[in-house]
Amino acid sequence: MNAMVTIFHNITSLSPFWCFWFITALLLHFFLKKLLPNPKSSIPGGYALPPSPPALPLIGHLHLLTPVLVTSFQTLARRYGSLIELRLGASKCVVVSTATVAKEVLKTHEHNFLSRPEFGASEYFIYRGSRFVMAPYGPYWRFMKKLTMTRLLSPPQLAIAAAIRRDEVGKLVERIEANSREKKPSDLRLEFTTLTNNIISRMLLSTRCCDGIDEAQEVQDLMWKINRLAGKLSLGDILGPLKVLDFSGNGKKFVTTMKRFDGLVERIMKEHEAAVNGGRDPDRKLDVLDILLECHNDPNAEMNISRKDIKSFLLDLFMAGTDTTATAILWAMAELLNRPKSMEELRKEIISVVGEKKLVQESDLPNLPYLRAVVNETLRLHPSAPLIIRECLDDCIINGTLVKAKTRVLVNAYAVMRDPESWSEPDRFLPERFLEGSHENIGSHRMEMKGQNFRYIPFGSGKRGCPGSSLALLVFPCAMAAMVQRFDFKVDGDGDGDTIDLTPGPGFAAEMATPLVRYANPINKNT
Ligand code: HEM
Repeated sequence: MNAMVTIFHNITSLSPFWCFWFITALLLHFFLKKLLPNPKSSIPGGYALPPSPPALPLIGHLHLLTPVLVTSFQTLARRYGSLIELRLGASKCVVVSTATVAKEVLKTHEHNFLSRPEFGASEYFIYRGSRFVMAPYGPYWRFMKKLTMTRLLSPPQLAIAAAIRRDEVGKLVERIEANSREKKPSDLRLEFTTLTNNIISRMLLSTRCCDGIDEAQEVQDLMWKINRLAGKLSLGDILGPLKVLDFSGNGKKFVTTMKRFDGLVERIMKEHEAAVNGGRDPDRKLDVLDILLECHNDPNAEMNISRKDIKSFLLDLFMAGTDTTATAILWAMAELLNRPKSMEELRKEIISVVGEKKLVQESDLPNLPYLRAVVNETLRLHPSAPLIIRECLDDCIINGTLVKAKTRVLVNAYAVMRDPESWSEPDRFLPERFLEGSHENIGSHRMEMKGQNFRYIPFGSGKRGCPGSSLALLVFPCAMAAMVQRFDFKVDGDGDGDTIDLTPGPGFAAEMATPLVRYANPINKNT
């Protein structure tokens, strides 16, 4: 019961009035569902549904969950199986928790799981119908994915933006040095989010956004709000279709914030268009918005993308790319601070390969195996998007059981990547397991990074896999290397450090529950 109270508390802080409506609405939904006929299955009878823990009327399995969804799902999977069906209030889903079943969903039957369901904040998206991340598998999604992979986030486009990333990592170091000079602690979550926001703002919207400090700051503030509100609305998903009633008021706040984002991006789009009409500076490299506007104006383009599509897509990239990468750097620092030996090993490698003065460059990464191993191990233990959300198109047999059309599927990457059947000492941070020659390196780590070995899926897998993984795998190691090379982080100015609480926080993202605020003592001041 305690767990249930905590969940309800975390979902929204409801007044008694809204509590009454919440319960009434849930009851209504429950009875309406009972009255509606079930659609016919295309699979011959005889297959059981996935196993499910005993449920309570109305709330289903909510009472079995704690606010940290990924660990709750993991615990239930250990008891009831690698594919289980859960009902969370009005919302039903199946949860996948092992590599074998993840492979069935993400590879063997991939074509049947290429769409995502309407989920969380979808109801409130002012760009509804244009969303790429949540788009059903179809011509719009295919066109945008191809454009993303071949142009927007392609290797040449990433190479063009290398100077931006180098500059922003340098600025991160400067900000932390400034805090240190002023004897102030650094809030590492804030610093890493500023880093990723600035990088993505500049890559997507170019100097315009960063020329006007106010615009850059505004984008960052809006993204902060949008990401937090989207998280809260995702938890409100247990209300099913009734969430449109917006008990908490978060939906309204979300729409207002999105409209401010829309206004800001519209302004930046007009600046881009004016620059093109006035004759573009031939030395200026195209940013992502320039490429999208080119497509918008191209009468021969394979598909016509609207202004709304462009703004929606930019918002998707901000939402999918900023917090995820910042969170990964934060977890890595927390793990390293708890394991001074790994920190020392990494520092030694960086200094021996790039020296003490120069920061690690992207071109150095192939020569830094331990750094890459720390990155891989962090993403294994703390995937930034731990619940991969898909929808089943047609009735399908998975793990010998019937998964019905329209079922929401959550692949719990957190549980998959901590499964003792696939990993030795799965809960320990052991970067060495990713080094060549380690007993766990079965010669397939390269495949793993491409999402083709289903015990390691931090970026999902297949056609619907993360298109930003190459970008994340440049920003994450370089920023972390800069921190390790330049600073000693302490809980206070003189202390020897402390143990950091690595408990994951509530919600779908399972971010670090406790803030990571530390005093940074510069190791080498010659920048
Ligand atoms: C450490 C950082 C990141 C992690 C762990 C991560 C993880 C993921 C995961 C697990 C998915 C779902 C994949 C699936 O369904 O198979 C995803 C999708 C996506 N990610 Fe990332 N991501 C990261 C960074 C980024 C960045 C930097 C960008 C772009 C700027 C980005 C853009 C996207 C987009 C657009 C999708 C939706 C793709 C689709 O639906 O086709 N991500 N990401």
